[in-house]
Amino acid sequence: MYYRRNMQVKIYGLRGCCFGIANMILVKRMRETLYSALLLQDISFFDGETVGDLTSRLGSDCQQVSRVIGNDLNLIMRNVLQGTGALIYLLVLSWPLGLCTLLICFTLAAVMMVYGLYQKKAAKLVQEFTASANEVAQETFSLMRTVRVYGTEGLELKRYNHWLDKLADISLRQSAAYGVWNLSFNTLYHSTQVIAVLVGGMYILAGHITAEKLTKFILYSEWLIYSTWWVGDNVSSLMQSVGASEKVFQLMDLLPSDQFISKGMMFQKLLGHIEFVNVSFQYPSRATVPVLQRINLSIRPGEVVAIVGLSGSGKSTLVNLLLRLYEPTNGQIFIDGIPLRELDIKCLRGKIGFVGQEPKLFRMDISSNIKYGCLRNIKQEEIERAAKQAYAHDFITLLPNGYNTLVDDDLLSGGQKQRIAIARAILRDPTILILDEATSALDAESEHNVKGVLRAVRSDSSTKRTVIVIAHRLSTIQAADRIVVMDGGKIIEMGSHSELLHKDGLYARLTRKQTDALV
Ligand SMILES: Nc1ncnc2c1ncn2[C@@H]1O[C@H](COP(=O)(O)OP(=O)(O)OP(=O)(O)O)[C@@H](O)[C@H]1O
Repeated sequence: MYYRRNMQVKIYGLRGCCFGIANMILVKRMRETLYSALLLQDISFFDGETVGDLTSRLGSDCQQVSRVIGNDLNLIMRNVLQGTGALIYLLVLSWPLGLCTLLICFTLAAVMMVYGLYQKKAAKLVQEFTASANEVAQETFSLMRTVRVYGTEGLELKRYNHWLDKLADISLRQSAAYGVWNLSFNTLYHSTQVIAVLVGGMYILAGHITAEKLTKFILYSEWLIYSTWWVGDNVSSLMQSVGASEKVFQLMDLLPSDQFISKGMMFQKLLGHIEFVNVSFQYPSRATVPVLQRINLSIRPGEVVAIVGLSGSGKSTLVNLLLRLYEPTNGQIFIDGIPLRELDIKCLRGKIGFVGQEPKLFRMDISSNIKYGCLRNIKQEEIERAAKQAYAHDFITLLPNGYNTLVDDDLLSGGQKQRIAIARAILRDPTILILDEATSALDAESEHNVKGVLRAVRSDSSTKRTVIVIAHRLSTIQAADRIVVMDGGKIIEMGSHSELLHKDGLYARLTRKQTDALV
């Protein structure tokens, strides 16, 4: 007896261990698959999703799904087997009594199905509300400085509480449903016993079964009902996992962006000839608002082109299309005469250096931040040379650990981050360099940084680069060969600084405004 129980404990332990391992492998695989599916989505996908929501899917949702095999599935299997065994024995003992018990079990199963479906729906809501609460928390923490300065801690707490209240409400409903489910079980369980005693008693009096058989019957019917209850309980938590997993599986099933599927044309060398032919565009999230309209622009290899215009005129969008972050709605972009869509995107991006308006840094040391995304082997001297060209070397050497200083987005000033981003772009030795000058308060420093890079490009005749600079300070672009003026998604003027001043259009007006502001 002792030996059997000991064996049983060991087998339970082994089963628990195996399911634990399977569980761990499942969660790991799910997270890997989901993360890689998300990484390969179009940029427009991220316009419609929030960071908090996606991290919630990767975190708690994947964990929830793993309960399917770690807990529920093995218990369901065990209880189904136990219940089937008990049912066969009951039918053998007395088939009319067995059928009565089976009928009660079916009723229990029906209630269980309704309860399971409710749990599935509730679980989906719980996931959504949890994701929304996460989103609020993540937004608040990342904008903590703004929250502090504007004293909106109470407001943020209210926003967070709104989702917590919704979560509490749904949990309350789940508890009530659990109560109803338990009540149904108890009623049906006791009905079985009453039926067994009443009908069984009559059968004994009629001499169809013995008292011993009836006792066995009551014990086994209890076993069957309890197995049904356990199956029901586990199915309902399985349904919760299924509810939670729906969005996870939907995201996992997303096909990667076309850019990663189609094999584009590889090339060794790029001249840097860029051509926009009749390009129109609207963002998928605002499909009715045209952002670019019939853009025609040809940029020669080695030319420095500045794009200017009022805020919202579509300058950054033009660059987004060139970087193939979005596809034009109409028209085509050609690089060296080849349609952008036909070029291998990785190969192309390897030849483009891009510095955004407000560059973000990764939580790694400065050297790693500068060589980020560079596929070739980079020597420390190359990193330092790029940093010198970007006017970043001096402030980096003043940091506690120089190039090995661990930085993140908060440690450096906006201008310093921009200089590191410029060094990162220069290190790639790009054929096409795109600089989006900052619009914010770091204008003066940003202007100085961008001007420095333009000067370097001009003086370095060995490396021919096509440069596109989006400039807000018009003094930045005096080094440009050509100035393109945009307004309302269209190119309205084009020419050199003096030609445009002579034309007395938008450019001349903007220049006058900026000069007046300086006086
Ligand atoms: N991801 C996006 N989804 C939807 N609309 C967008 C998106 N990005 C920009 N827009 C809209 O497209 C228009 C052009 O924006 P864009 O950023 O290209 O202007 P810009 O000229 O670069 O402005 P700024 O000088 O302020 O940087 C704006 O009306 C903007 O609201």
